[in-house]
Amino acid sequence: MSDFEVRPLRADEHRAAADLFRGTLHRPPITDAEWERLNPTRVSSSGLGAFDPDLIGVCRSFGDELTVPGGTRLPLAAVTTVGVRADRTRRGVLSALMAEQFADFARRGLPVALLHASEATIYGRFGYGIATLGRDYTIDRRRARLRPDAPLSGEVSLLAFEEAVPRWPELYAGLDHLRPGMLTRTAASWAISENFHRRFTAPVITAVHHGPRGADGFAVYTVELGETAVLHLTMLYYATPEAFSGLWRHLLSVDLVDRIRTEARSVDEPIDLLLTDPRLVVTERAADESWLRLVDVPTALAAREYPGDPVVIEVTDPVLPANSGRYRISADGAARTGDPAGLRLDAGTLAMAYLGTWRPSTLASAGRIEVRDPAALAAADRLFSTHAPAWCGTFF
Ligand SMILES: CC(=O)SCCNC(=O)CCNC(=O)[C@H](O)C(C)(C)COP(=O)(O)OP(=O)(O)OC[C@H]1O[C@@H](n2cnc3c(N)ncnc32)[C@H](O)[C@@H]1OP(=O)(O)O
Repeated sequence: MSDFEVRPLRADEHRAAADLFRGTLHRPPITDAEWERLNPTRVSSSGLGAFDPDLIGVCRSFGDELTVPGGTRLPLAAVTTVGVRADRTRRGVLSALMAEQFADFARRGLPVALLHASEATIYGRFGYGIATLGRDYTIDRRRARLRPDAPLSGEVSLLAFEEAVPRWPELYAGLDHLRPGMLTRTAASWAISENFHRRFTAPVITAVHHGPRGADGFAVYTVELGETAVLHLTMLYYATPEAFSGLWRHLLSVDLVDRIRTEARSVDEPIDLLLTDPRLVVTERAADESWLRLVDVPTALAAREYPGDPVVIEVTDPVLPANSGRYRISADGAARTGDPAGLRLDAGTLAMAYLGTWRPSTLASAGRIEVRDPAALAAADRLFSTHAPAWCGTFF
């Protein structure tokens, strides 16, 4: 269907685009105060609209950096605000927006794009793959006790919301512990966090842990009172085991709270191991946290580290055909090659392996990788392995 046009949003169209997006999520229009914080004149972001001639679809992105295995930070397009008006869905509007957005990323030299998907069935067809996993869990606070051997030192102090918001970026940047999948975080991502937290009516508290070298972790939470009083832990970052258990010691000590609830935490977060009764940590959901698109496969492949023996893979990418081809991957890096490939996979599957979240052998066992040489599969498992499970930890 071609009776619509896709083009960059003009400055005066961004707010209507934000409202259209909110409508697609069945949420009310953006408020003046929220818009003031997200306005592209304040935080750098770009957007595309589909017009027929009314605005019927939108996708936006802002710049950030993605930490890849080995510690390199790759320029990233953080994709957000994707929606098509309900009376114009399923006629190719999103497909046209995605195609134009990839072309825009290529022009701007952004090798990777990341998003959080509202539904897991939307983005695979565009070459995105599940790149990090997250776990939602609750804890019965009244019964939970820290084990006596939990690593504890340092102090926790509390900041009120207005005092804390301007300090979040510096607290995060000071941690210097980014694992694969984490973002550097720019003004746009902090503005989104601020807007999210301003929706709570109860006070939003930031607890900062201070270790021997200063602030080394922080937690953000709010308590919803009711028949069951729930402490919603909305952000938690830490650089040391002492900061992690120190912040949890604080969270478990907050009075008048029955349950603590948190979402999209890293799957290896050792909260269960900190408690005398690990069963008090109840996993409510463990699922995709973020989706990654390798827009420029050669650049993305060359950016990460690879522990292990060489392998040649063949990548297929019908959406961005320039990525298709064979790549030799080794401890020395990754580059195109004419050598025969031991494994064949599509770009979305490569994105699933890229941050180490999925072992190539797991992907192969699900039919996602064609194995031409079993030795190459074992070698790829080693090459794509990482020291810690990838985790994004930033919602946008
Ligand atoms: C990063 C974020 O912002 S995530 C938020 C995403 N937005 C939303 O969830 C808001 C509500 N949903 C929407 O606005 C729309 O349904 C969208 C944006 C998800 C899809 O827009 P559409 O214009 O309908 O997509 P389009 O017509 O290009 O569909 C392309 C293909 O994807 C399929 N598809 C699209 N959306 C979905 C979906 N939600 N579930 C399953 N399949 C889908 C279509 O069936 C079509 O398949 P086909 O090529 O085999 O025919």
